[in-house]
Amino acid sequence: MTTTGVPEQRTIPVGHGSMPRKEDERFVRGHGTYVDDVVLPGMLHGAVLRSPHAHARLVSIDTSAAMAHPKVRAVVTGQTLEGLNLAWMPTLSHDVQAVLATDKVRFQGQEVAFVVAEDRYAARDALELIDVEYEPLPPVVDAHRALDTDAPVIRDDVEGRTDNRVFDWETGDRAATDDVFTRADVVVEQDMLYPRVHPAPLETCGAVADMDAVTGKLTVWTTSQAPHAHRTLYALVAGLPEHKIRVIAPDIGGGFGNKVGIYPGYVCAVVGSILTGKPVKWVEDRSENLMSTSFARDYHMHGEIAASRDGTILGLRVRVLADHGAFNGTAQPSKYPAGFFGVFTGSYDLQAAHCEVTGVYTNKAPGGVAYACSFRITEAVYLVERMVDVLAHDLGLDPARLREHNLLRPSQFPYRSKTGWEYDSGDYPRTLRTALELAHYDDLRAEQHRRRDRGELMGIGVSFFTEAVGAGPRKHMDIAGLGMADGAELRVHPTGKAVLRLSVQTQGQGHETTFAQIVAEELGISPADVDVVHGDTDQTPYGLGTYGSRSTPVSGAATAVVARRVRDKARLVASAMLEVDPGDLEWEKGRFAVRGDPDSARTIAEIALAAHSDLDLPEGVEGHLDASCVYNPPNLTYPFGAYVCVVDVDPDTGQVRVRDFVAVDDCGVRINPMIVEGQIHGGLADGVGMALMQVMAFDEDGNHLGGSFMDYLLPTTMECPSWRLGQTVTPSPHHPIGAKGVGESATVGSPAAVVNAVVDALKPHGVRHLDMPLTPAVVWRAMQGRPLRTDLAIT
Ligand code: PCD
Ligand SMILES: [Cu+]
Repeated sequence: MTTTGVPEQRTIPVGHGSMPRKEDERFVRGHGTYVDDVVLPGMLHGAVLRSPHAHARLVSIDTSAAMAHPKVRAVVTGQTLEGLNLAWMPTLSHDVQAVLATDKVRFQGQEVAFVVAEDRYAARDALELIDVEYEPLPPVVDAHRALDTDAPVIRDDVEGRTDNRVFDWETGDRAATDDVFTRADVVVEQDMLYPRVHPAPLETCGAVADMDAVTGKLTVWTTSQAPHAHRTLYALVAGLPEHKIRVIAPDIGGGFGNKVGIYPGYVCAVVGSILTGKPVKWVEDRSENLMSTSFARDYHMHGEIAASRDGTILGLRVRVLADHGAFNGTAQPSKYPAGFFGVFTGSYDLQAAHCEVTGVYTNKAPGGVAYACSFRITEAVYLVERMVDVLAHDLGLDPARLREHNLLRPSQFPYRSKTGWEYDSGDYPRTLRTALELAHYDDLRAEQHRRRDRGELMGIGVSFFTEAVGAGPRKHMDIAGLGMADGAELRVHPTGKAVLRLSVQTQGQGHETTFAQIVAEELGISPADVDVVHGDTDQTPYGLGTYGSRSTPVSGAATAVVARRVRDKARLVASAMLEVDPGDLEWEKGRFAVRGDPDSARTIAEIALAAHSDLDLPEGVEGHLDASCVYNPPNLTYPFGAYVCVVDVDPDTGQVRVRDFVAVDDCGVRINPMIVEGQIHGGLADGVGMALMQVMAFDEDGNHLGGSFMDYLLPTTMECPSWRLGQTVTPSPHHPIGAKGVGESATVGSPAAVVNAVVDALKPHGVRHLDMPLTPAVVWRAMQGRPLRTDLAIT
């Protein structure tokens, strides 16, 4: 294990390391409580009427027949909302989004009306009784078309707007990069698309809103990855005081970025409850989730690499057209309209880099959420890892050796990238070596050689990634104006049992276990004795929630800090108990003892009881054993990893089979290695899904072609090999326990490995690049020399 010499850092003891998840006792017995399990007395049910058109003017809406339905209690339209000043809501990216359409509909599936009825079926039936007259307008489906001067203007709600441009953003040094490119022996370029994909969590989005007319308090049970941020936004939108709003995120059936934003349906449920005086439940179905809640990616990229003839990478130049859909609803720190795409220089030591990103509106659902990507790092990693393979292809070099040659060296850390990011720690060559050894890379190349002679298509793909997770230093990072720091509160009860209150929100990652483990490690008590409370704004300290793999880097650090504060306080109490100077006490294995007298040891439980007793407490200790903290991370953490993917392609059908996949991740100190491995397994499956099966495609009219799991495919064990994992451990030097985030790593790193493997397999057919997803049709057409565009049903 590498240690970067931070004295406070220790690893979590193995005994607690891979402990089974505490929350699983409830999940495997079917005792989880999800939003749809919430049932309140007198509760009504809401349903959303959605636009069949991608782009149309709203001429009229007649709700009278729906209102006449015997079970209908209310029908809400954009007009109703205009009266309440709620027709538009702010997005997380300083844009506005229609809650219910008033002037136009701008994507297929957009929310047009909301029915509240006595049961879910009646609400859905009544949707069909609403009569909407639309005047269809030409839709903009292709991101490139959006910039044409004669393209229809989608956002004519914004005064003075005459085009579909959302933003222009650049990073890096243009002049220095151009200079490197003019001097380079070799320049290779490639267009590539990271298609629009969907987080597709098992549980769809929903809310139960309960406005108590007597107390004026609004309670919202909701699928939220960020309960506190949601509450602040509700307060701002509805003009309600924050303490009169309680957001509860109960068990969440997967988030993957899909539950970061606030959707119109949530706001409609709140309005429904205000209008009817009853609790209102709204839960979307699968098609609604796939069509209208946040998509991810949709980056049209052009990459160029400048290199010397021996394969030394000198510079990287990138242009991106980012399709943001009809409203700019991406979730990422305000300063970064293209998320952390600026990390596109990846894991390599180069001289200069520059990138330009232009965001455009199209007639598609809004989103651009960080679906397991820490704000567009997935796109950045995919780009650079494909480009390195294209370079290897053109120079006739081995892609693994080319990476080895260009990787950052351990002595370069902390490393300041050419676009201004400070990578905290890393030993990249060792991680790549470990992966290549595990995969038996040289043997694989020999096997590939033999198979190629027999006409078989076997491919080996390598990828190396660096992620930047744990947003963020609040000075540089905020979402919707809220600084990205998170609170933690820890209280040890008189009997030595503890309760930890967190602002982050687990969606299946196992926080109830891992955060208890951090406290256990710091205080020497059992994780079973630490209860983790989260997901309820009335019960937890403020913070920005869980996404961008920030819980461990930010709240994990907050937890260690708060536990150390409790320990410091315990030292003072113990000094009073033992009548010695605090400096004469030693902390070992969860106890304080007088130096040289182990028999005098007092455990945290004994100290906690004393802190609540009639003991004379020393100066500065008011009694009780608790502490709180707000953690503002000094930097992001930079996990990294090396992946090797082996595929076989059926030459007759184009079907790709992933035969083997080796993943060596370095996320610093692992709190619970078993959970970390589970996170990696999930992310690798995500990567295989995106690389081989998934795209949210549209036809020329803007019809969404992936509205069910029959069309939008999820990977199962059938498509996945038995993952083979390895690890290296390079602690983060600034994190109190040396941990880095890991939740998104495998989703970030794996698509490039799979695509690189398939393109490698198709080398005998002269294929140099192919856009995801590499479905049998795409692969087969490529073998015929007729590439197929995957994001539009236009060939
Ligand atoms: N070093 C280390 C790290 C980590 N860990 C662990 O692992 C986990 C994770 O973590 P992180 O990395 O910190 O992360 P978080 O924050 O917690 O989470 C988040 C993530 O997570 C992941 N994973 C998962 N899983 C599950 N089951 N589910 C879900 O939903 C999910 N999602 C996904 C996503 S997408 Mo975004 O939202 O898109 O941005 S972001 C994300 C947790 O439990 C922890 O504690 C450990 O142990 N160690
Ligand atoms: Cu992400």
